[in-house]
Amino acid sequence: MARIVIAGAGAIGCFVGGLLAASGAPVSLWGRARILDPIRRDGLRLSDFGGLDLSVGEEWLQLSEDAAVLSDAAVVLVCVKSAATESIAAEIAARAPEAAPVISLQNGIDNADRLRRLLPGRDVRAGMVPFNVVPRGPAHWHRATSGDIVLEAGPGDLAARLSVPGLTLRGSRDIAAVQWGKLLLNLTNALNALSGLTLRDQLLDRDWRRLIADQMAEALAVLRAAGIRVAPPTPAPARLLPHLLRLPTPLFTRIAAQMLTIDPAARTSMAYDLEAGRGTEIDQLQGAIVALVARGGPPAPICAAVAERLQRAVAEGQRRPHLGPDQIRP
Ligand SMILES: NC(=O)C1=CN([C@@H]2O[C@H](COP(=O)(O)OP(=O)(O)OC[C@H]3O[C@@H](n4cnc5c(N)ncnc54)[C@H](OP(=O)(O)O)[C@@H]3O)[C@@H](O)[C@H]2O)C=CC1
Ligand SMILES: CC(C)(CO)C(=O)C(=O)O
Repeated sequence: MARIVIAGAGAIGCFVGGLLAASGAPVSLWGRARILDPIRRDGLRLSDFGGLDLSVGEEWLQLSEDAAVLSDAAVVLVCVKSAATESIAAEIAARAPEAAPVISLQNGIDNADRLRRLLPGRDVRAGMVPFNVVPRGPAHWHRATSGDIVLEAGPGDLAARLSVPGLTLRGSRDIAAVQWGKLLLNLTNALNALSGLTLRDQLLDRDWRRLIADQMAEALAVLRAAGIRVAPPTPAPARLLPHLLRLPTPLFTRIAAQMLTIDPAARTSMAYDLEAGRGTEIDQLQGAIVALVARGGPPAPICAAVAERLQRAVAEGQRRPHLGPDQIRP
């Protein structure tokens, strides 16, 4: 039977795939045994900070460590970290039906283009996942913030077909602006990883917010100079975000309440990668801004310093560095 295949069952893949399966869609989770075995044993549990608590029994999911599951794909959702994009594309090229759309649910700007290059003639779309998903237990994934997934517009109504209770996708004709807007928020991922703090505690600290804001303002100047439009998944427009972040904490907590609608334990995906000793997506995030600077943009010393500090933490095996903002700011 034609299936939705999750290529890379981790935080995003298990959560999105689990919600699709819970709605009755045929879903295959293709991933590692360390992720799939606990699901085989306990079933998949999904929860969120809004009160969702759902068990998806193994009978609702096909679980496989084998890329052969791609041969039944009606749609492929690419949910691996950016470093694995090429190897996943090679498996899709070899095994998935040509008619199956391939959707990147990855952070960063260039994953869909990298997939497109290796999958010529296929319907490849960029997607943007605004929410954060964290592990709560071996087979338990928890959505810690909210928002709808945005999908690059194209033939057929893929966004509507993939929207199910608890998961809404909407189409966009300017996915590049949406992705750059998400990248603006994702610049915080490295600061969160280096701080060792939860996102909420970090956002409640004005010194951290000043560094987050200064880095964001720097990136916005680089993007403006490059003529790149930015549409972040926030109620406030991009140009106001640094100003909001710099407000004194009592005012910030009142005016930017939505930014704090976040599970108290949430940390960014890069914090989990650093802690687990996995590769990070720093080259796709701060690296994208630094690359624009190299092509003649205005300077971005904070983005460069954050990238350098994160790479040092990786090289030195510092998994939860607990740095303060002054130890990072250039
Ligand atoms: N987590 C989050 O809250 C958010 C993440 N994102 C983005 O979504 C994307 C996915 O992130 P996330 O879900 O956190 O990533 P995870 O690392 O949790 O999940 C990806 C999984 O895919 C596995 N994988 C990689 N290559 C293969 C392969 N060839 N065959 C089978 N499995 C494979 C990985 O295993 P291994 O580690 O062994 O390679 C890992 O278990 C990233 O681009 C991220 O930035 C976007 C919004 C929020
Ligand atoms: C936390 C969030 C949603 C934004 O920085 C994210 O994209 C991640 O954890 O990678």
